[in-house]
Amino acid sequence: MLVDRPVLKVGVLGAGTVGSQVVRLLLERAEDFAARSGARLHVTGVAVRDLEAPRDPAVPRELLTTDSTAVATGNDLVIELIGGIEPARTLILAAFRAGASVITGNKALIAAHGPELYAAAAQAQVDFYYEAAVAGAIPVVYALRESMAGDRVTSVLGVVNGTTNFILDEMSTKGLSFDAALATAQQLGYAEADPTADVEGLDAAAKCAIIASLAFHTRVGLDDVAVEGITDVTADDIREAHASGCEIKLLAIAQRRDDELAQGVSVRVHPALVPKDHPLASVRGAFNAVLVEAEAAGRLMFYGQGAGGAPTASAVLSDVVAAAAHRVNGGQAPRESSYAALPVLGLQDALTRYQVQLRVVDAPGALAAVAQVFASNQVSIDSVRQSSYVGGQDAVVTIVTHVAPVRALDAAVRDLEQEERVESVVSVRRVEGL
Ligand SMILES: NC(=O)C1=CN([C@@H]2O[C@H](COP(=O)(O)OP(=O)(O)OC[C@H]3O[C@@H](n4cnc5c(N)ncnc54)[C@H](O)[C@@H]3O)[C@@H](O)[C@H]2O)C=CC1
Ligand SMILES: N[C@@H](CC=O)C(=O)O
Ligand code: NA
Repeated sequence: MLVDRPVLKVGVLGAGTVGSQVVRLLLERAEDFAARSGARLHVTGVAVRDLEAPRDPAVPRELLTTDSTAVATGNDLVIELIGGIEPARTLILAAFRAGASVITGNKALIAAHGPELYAAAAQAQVDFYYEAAVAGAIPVVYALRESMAGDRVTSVLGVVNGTTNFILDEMSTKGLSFDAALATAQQLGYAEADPTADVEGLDAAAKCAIIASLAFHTRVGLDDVAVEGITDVTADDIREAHASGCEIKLLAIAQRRDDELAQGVSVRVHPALVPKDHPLASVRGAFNAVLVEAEAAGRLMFYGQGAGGAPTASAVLSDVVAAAAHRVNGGQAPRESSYAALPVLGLQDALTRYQVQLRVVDAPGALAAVAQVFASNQVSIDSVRQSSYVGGQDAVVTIVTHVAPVRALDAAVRDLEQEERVESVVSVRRVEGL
């Protein structure tokens, strides 16, 4: 027993999927945490809404309390795992004022109120850590904030929502319905309390805002992210994607543009086609993966469990050990770094590729006319495939472009709709990772 170590009081707010695993591990691995942090971590209370609600038996009944304010203000370290904006925000601010360091997994709160929380932590001279907020167990916050501090990040591309990746994977590999796959994701503890945050892309958007803020040293909030979720993705879309040699993934994309046409950062979340041989295409189930490109390092890839109680608790506890060690040895968590203050660009300035399916008149000159439309909009073509004859005089042609601004790609699609040898624009899909 490491009885000579100082004692730090730890309070936990919320004992749901993640909170219960954090408490379990804090109690089961007390000796390890004392050795690693230099302090014995004494869990004084676990705030819950309902004392009688069913929960993991590893959370001792005698630790439970409904007095969340007392837990927030009566401890050295406060772990917030309630989720949502209020009362989480008020409780965290109260914890800072009471001199506690705070660890949270609450991406929704950070994306909405990050600067306020950073300022409050700085004023109180305490730590504010949130590794669990982005990509669960994967140490991506640490990587962007600390490992990449010596480099210039140019883009981050990731699968950062376990629930939607699980749903798309179940639809793709088992032919499960959207609703059945979502219900399983909820049972497995991947989904948010309100799963519309997952399926409508808002959870990934919050993570994308945090990623961009860290990567580009710029304040990026939830409202800066262009978001589209997966509720419109159908079994037919997935079949079409397979026919093109792709999977559909919900991607979070943070790019830095520094060219003659645009300077700033663009942030977006949407489903996209990803070629099957790209590393992100093979991210299965609730796993997440994050690809970081930086000027000196080149490409880095992070992969692991992005959701679920124990994997997320692992990220929370890494922060707990760091915050506890600071209490014992001195030192502080990195503060907000927003010195670059880059402009946040709109979706029109994002760079992507389109796969466009056209029904065209099957006659000499039709393809040349289509190519001319792309050329006149400064969009270069990567590949053209005549995918099927649809009878009579028409053919379906599938065109994949090179990277271009959304503005130029959309203008090309509008012009194609007016081109007389194009009968119709059948589909327009975004492609990433070519
Ligand atoms: N479940 C996951 O895989 C991951 C979750 N997170 C984040 O971790 C946080 C917690 O998530 P989960 O554990 O999944 O949620 P959960 O819904 O399972 O647990 C939250 C618990 O907090 C309780 N609660 C709500 N208001 C309260 C209050 N005022 N006082 C005391 N307790 C209160 C609820 O009754 C519930 O038991 C959220 O911010 C979530 O976004 C982050 C990464 C992964
Ligand atoms: N609901 C989230 C949980 C982790 O952040 C997800 O599905 O990824
Ligand atoms: Na993480």
